[in-house]
Amino acid sequence: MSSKLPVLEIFGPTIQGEGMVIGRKTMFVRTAGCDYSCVWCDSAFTWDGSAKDEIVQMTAEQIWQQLKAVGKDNFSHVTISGGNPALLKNLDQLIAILKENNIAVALETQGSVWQEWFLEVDDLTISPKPPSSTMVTNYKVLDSIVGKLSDHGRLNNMSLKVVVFGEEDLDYGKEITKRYPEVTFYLQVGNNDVGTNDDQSLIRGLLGKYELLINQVVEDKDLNHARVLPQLHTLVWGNKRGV
Ligand SMILES: C[S@@+](CC[C@H](N)C(=O)[O-])C[C@H]1O[C@@H](n2cnc3c(N)ncnc32)[C@H](O)[C@@H]1O
Ligand SMILES: Nc1nc2[nH]cc(C(=O)O)c2c(=O)[nH]1
Ligand code: SF4
Ligand SMILES: [Mg+2]
Repeated sequence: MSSKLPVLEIFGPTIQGEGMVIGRKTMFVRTAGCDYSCVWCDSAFTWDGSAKDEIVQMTAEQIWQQLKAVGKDNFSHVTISGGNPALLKNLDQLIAILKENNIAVALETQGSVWQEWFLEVDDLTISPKPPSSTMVTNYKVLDSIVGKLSDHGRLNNMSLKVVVFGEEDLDYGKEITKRYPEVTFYLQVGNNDVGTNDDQSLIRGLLGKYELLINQVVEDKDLNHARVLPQLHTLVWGNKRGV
């Protein structure tokens, strides 16, 4: 039986702009719906109702056909993001089709829900949310997700990524990396102007924040193994959707 998935965007190829596979050529599949509502979410259209008319219910096979129609032969990697794609139990069907076709699979989620198919994802980014988001981390769930991935020898296929908007978020990041020291850890510059069209001033501001975050990290012994990154796609294309 092929069940359907709520899809908002299929785009690419572009480059992965964030985290553990930054720079890799990839296609994106963006699913609709999230169990969080982060105040600074740069993809709020996936859950706030503003794009509800754009949601298309698609089978895994239809998504694969659309990926090929849009990306032609020019990709070997697909990133699934949202919204929270971990809400979708039946995503295993899409992951299976991608694997059958020798496509590497990445997935972005916040670590609030476990799915067995996490074990099939080549590049799994878990991005627990810091205080500035106004969301509260359920450590019981997060511990169990990291524990299961560890038990199955999947630590090399995962990373933790914390977005930083200020000191409190950086402290939260330290808490996260201290709790899961065996997991590769990324800090990412927060974009606090997700609505602007003024790319030049946005990019200037974000580069300034990147430098500030680097300076904070280099002076902090609790972050000696942290990797500090901007959102590369935002530096290239600003807040444009579908890139
Ligand atoms: C839109 S989310 C979708 C996946 C999942 N819901 C999550 O949050 O991990 C994709 C990535 O964008 C990050 N993100 C969202 N809004 C952001 C912002 N304003 N600045 C920087 N990163 C942001 C999230 O933390 C996450 O790592
Ligand atoms: N180029 C590019 N890289 C990304 N990395 C994570 C993204 C996301 O929205 O999940 C994203 C995105 O939307 N575009
Ligand atoms: S968890 Fe991800 S998609 Fe959901 S509101 Fe937060 S940043 Fe946005
Ligand atoms: Mg994004």
